[in-house]
Amino acid sequence: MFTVNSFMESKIKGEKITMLTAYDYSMAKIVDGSSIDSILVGDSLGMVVQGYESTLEVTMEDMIYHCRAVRRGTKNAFVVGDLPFMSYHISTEDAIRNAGRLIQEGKVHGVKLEGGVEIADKVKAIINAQIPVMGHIGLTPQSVNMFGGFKVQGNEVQRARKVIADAIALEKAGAFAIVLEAIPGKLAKLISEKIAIPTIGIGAGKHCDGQVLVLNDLLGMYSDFTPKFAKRYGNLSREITTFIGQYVNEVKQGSFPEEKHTFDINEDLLKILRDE
Ligand SMILES: Nc1nc(=O)c2c([nH]1)NC[C@@H]1CN(c3ccc(C(=O)N[C@@H](CCC(=O)O)C(=O)O)cc3)CN21
Ligand SMILES: CC(C)C(=O)C(=O)O
Ligand SMILES: [Mg+2]
Repeated sequence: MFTVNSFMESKIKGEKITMLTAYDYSMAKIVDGSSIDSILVGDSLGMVVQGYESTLEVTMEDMIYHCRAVRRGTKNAFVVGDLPFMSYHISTEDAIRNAGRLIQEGKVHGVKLEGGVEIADKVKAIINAQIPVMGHIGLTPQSVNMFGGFKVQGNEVQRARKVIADAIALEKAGAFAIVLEAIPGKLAKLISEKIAIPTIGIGAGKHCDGQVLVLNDLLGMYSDFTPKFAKRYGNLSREITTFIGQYVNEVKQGSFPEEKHTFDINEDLLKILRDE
């Protein structure tokens, strides 16, 4: 079992932390069975599962639904659930209540919030409620309208200083790890050396203490856009299309289903039915 303590232990040992998203039971079971350290039920499900253009529409109810499904398929991985847009922005009370809902109803082991300096108080309050918090800074997708798109962060000196200040604020607040998304690799290296808690990179280079990726991107099962950092290890969309094509052909030709896919009936019973 990978626990909240394993994050820091991995950093100390110099062992890279592996994390992938999953949004449902079947995929979570495969990911969990593949010796992944941690599973993220990301609000990226708004784009990948629900088909929205951003993560902003995702609700607490959506997150709870997917977190519960993922947890049923997980035995070993540490499961983190994203707090969705507007679930922690209004007040600290809201932040604690919604983090608590993800734990209690979504059954996850920890929660992730986007932001640094400006949400450090909320992070502290959630941790005081005994809920482990993962930070997320750099390209925070819930800020897409402020950034003017999904843009790499930290290329100007003020932005880079802000990302460093955010990392330090989250470490001070007690976060157990921080996702660094879409920042220059050398900035991520600097931050990873500066703070004691592990950094989990996505589009932040190889010097982070761990890596996270959207599962559908890795599998080649999402094609609306492909961020530069999303390595495709295969093309599952193409394979699925091939399988479905075979199914369609076989049904049309009558070669599926075969005898072995069909249930038998007792011959005496059949005779009775025929004679009626
Ligand atoms: N499938 C999927 N993968 C992700 O990594 C992901 C999501 N969805 N949804 C939530 C956010 C959105 N993310 C994104 C989306 C687009 C880019 C992108 O197109 N980036 C450009 C650079 C743009 C610029 O800096 O101007 C790139 O080429 O990578 C990056 C991250 C990352 N997250
Ligand atoms: C991209 C990762 C870090 C995320 O927040 C998500 O999948 O929602
Ligand atoms: Mg997210």
